[in-house]
Order: sequence, then C-alpha cells, then structure tokens
Amino acid sequence: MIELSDPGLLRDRCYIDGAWVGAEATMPVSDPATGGVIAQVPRLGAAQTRQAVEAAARAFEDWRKRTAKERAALLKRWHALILAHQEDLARIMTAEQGKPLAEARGEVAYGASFVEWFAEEAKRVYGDVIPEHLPGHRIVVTKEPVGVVAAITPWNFPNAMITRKVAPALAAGCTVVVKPASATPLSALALAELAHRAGIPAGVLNVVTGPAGEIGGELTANPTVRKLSFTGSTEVGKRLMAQCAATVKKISLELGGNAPFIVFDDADLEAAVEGALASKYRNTGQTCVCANRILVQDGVYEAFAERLAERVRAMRVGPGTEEGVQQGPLINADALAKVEAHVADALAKGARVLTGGRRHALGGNFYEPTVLVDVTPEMRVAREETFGPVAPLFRFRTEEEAVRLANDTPYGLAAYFYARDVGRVWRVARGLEYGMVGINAGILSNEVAPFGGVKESGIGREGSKYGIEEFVEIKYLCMGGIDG
Ligand SMILES: NC(=O)C1=CN([C@@H]2O[C@H](COP(=O)(O)OP(=O)(O)OC[C@H]3O[C@@H](n4cnc5c(N)ncnc54)[C@H](O)[C@@H]3O)[C@@H](O)[C@H]2O)C=CC1
Ligand SMILES: O=C(O)[C@H](O)CS(=O)(=O)O
Repeated sequence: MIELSDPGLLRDRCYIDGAWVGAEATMPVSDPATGGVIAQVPRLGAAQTRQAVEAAARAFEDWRKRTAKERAALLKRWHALILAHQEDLARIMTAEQGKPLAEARGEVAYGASFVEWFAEEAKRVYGDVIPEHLPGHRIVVTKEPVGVVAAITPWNFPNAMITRKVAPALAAGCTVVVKPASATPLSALALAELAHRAGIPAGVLNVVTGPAGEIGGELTANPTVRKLSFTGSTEVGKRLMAQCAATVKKISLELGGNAPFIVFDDADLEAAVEGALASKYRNTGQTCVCANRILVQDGVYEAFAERLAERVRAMRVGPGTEEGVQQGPLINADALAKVEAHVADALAKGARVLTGGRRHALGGNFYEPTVLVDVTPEMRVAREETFGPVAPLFRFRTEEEAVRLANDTPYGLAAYFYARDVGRVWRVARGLEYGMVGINAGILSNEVAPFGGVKESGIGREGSKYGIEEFVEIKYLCMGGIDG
C-alpha cells in the first residue's frame, strides 16, 4: 500500500476525454523492490486508443484557438499542483519504479520544471515578416500547432518524460495521447489527475494503458495523429519510425545511448570521481545519459580506479522508501539478467572486479554497485548499453585514441570528459560525435538546454527554446495585389 496524503492521486483507470475509463481486463503494476503487485490498470486496446485520438482531435479545435496566455495560465496551474503534491508523486514513483525517494522527489521537481518552462515559452512562438520578393507582395511566416500528438514514454523517468513531451505540446496548442511504460503507468495517471484539477480541458491530455504493440500500432497508423514523440530504446524507436512513415508523421526520438566518460591526465581527479558517481549511478545506472564506458588516461588510471571503487563500495543499497538509500533495485528481472550477462562477459574476457560484480544480498532485483577494470573494446559493455550500476574502466594513452574510442559506437546521445587544458577542451568537444557533451560536469539534464542525440540516439530536441519547435509547423503566407 502506498502511503499518500492525497489518495485521490492513485488512479487505476485511464484518462480519456476528461473521464476515468476502466476495463474488465487489467495489467498488474509491481514494486521492483519487493515484486509485489501494487495496482492494476486497464488493459485498453486499439478501439479505446482510437477513442482517445478522436477526443484529442475534438479538443484540438478549441485548444489551438486559446491564446498562448490562456494556455500558459493553465500550465502554470498544473505546475503549481505538481509541486504542491511533490511528496505523493515521489512516493507513487518510488513504488512503481524503485528509485530512492530523494531521487524521486528530484525527478518530480525536474518534471515540473518543464511545465513551468513551456508555460513561459508558449508566449514566444514567434513568426517572421520577410522583405517581399516582388512589388505589391507581403511575405509572412507563422507557426501553427502540429495537431494531435502521440507520446510514448519509458519507465526510467515516469514523471519527467511525460511532462518533457506534454508541456511543450500543450504550450504550442497541440493535444496529446500518452502511452506510458507498462511498468510505470501510475505516475502518468497521477499527472493526468492534476491536469484535470488544473482545469486543462477534456480531451487535451489523454492517458491510455495496455499492450504497447497494439496501442502503438493504432497511434502510429491513425492519420489523425500528426506527431509522434518517443523516448525509449533505439530498437523500438526504429520500429515506430517505420510505422509512422505510412502517414508521414512528424517525429521526435530520444533513444538509447553509450556515453563515454573520459578522464584525461590533466583532470581534477576528485571532480572526475564525483562526476563519474553522479553520471554512472543516477537512477541505479538506468538513464540513457549514464556514463556507459569510462575511459581513463594511463597516467591516472590506477589512482582514479581506486578512488572511484572506494566511493562505490560505500554506497547504500536498498528499497527506495528507506531514507538514505542511494541505489534502488533494477526495474525487473530482465534488467538484472542483462547486467549480470555484461559483467560475466567482461570477466570472461579478462576484466577484473574492483568492487561489486554480483547480485546484492537483498536478492530480488538488487545488484551491487560495481567497478570493473582492465576492460577492453571487445567486451559487450563497450558496445551495448548496460543500463545498470556497472562502471567499466578502459585505459587509453593519447587524446586522439580517446576520441576515436569514444566515437566508436552507433550511438551519439551524451558524452563527458574531464580536462583542464583549454586547447584540449576545445579540441575534444569538437571531436566528439554526440548531441550533448558534459565538460567537467557529470549531469547535463535540465529544462533550459536542448536534450537529444545524433546518429542512432535519436532525432530532435526536448526542453530549451528548441523543444517547442517539435510541436509546431511553419506556414508561409504569400500575399499579392497589395498595392492595388
Ligand atoms: N534516450 C532516452 O531518453 C531513453 C532510452 N531508453 C532506452 O530504452 C531501454 C529500456 O527502456 P524501456 O522503457 O524498456 O524501452 P522500450 O523501448 O522497451 O520502451 C519504451 C516505451 O515504448 C513502449 N513500447 C515498447 N515496444 C513498443 C511497440 N512495439 N510499439 C509501441 N510502443 C512500444 C514501451 O511500452 C514504453 O512505453 C534502454 O535500452 C534505454 O537505453 C530508455 C529510457 C530513456
Ligand atoms: O530517459 C532518460 O534517461 C532521460 O532522458 C535522462 S534525463 O533527461 O533524466 O537525464
């Protein structure tokens, strides 16, 4: 049972056209720390998804005509309600996703920051007036909401990945159908409850739960849906991108990563250790921007490895509801199996464990935070996203070798490096093929900067002044006969 000050936030029905919709068929929601079932949510299918799309289409006609100021005011009320219920939203998140309460509270504030940011950006969707190309003409460029948006989101940030899509969409004048991850629907439904309380009109925001393939199939095929915004694995992103081709939808994809974290010999080593801890072990290593490969220059390899292992060894592992816990469980048994397979493969090919390297004594989905050394590019941890609390340390000699190793992946989401030589900083920043680069910084996620990747890590950007552009279309007006 989740202890809430406001039990009304725990919704076990879907939110369609301003109403709470149940179904005979349901799907369980489990607590990753205990494996126990904490709720059942409706198992809706294509028919109900179509109803949600139709509701969003009806609502779009009025919502797009609201002034930006009106939409901003409603988003600000939603923002205030999210913050007012931060503790309950955090408890719901920890119950379904497992992250420590402190991190969950942080994610709610992070998620709310997107609502606040795009409430402000709503009023700055500017167009252009262009000097005419012919006498008696006028050229005007306007930006209009793209229409009905489908948002499909992952389990690792069950609150912020919803608001990072819904807030700019609503700010731009679009309406949205959200399909949250089946593992973590409760956070999305709680956000819908608060949007309802904020007075966001029926049909503007809809949340459907059920089999991903069936719901996604409807969302990607339905011609009324004009935009898909997806966050999740590259594999699923490619599939959805292909499914959207038939109706030429506008798409944004935030996909997988394989972030290099490079420590040069001129780095501030203590700062680099702090940055590696923050980047690698945030959300128990389950973020797409986590350091996935740690590349350390020869001269500082042993010192960095020992210091990092010492700090990791001291981390407290446990259920996210226990205050002071720093590492929660992995989301499920499959995630645990992937982490174990990566570690076993590395050890079989010559890596060594400095700390961790096995399931935690708590059992279940808990794994010991781990540091591996003597890791080489032939190992799976070099090529695949581990998505768990494992720091594999690679050794390199030269700056050129570090950049080449870092870029040797189909992914291009986030990269990090620690150095103090100004020439090196500019050379390496330019040489890295990534959408985001942390320089002497291990955390780069916020609402003001453009979040997104290149190569097989995605298309488009979220957050920042760029994020709202994903939800508008440019219309160009060419007016003749002006001078009579
Ligand atoms: N770039 C990013 O921000 C993120 C990337 N990921 C990547 O995703 C993986 C694990 O996260 P998951 O949530 O399990 O990813 P996933 O790609 O399996 O699921 C993401 C969302 O897509 C839905 N989905 C899955 N198959 C679908 C289909 N055929 N049609 C429509 N929807 C479908 C899921 O229900 C979920 O809502 C990791 O590899 C990680 O790298 C995860 C979270 C964020
Ligand atoms: O899904 C994720 O991993 C998030 O995009 C990472 S972050 O924005 O919360 O850093």
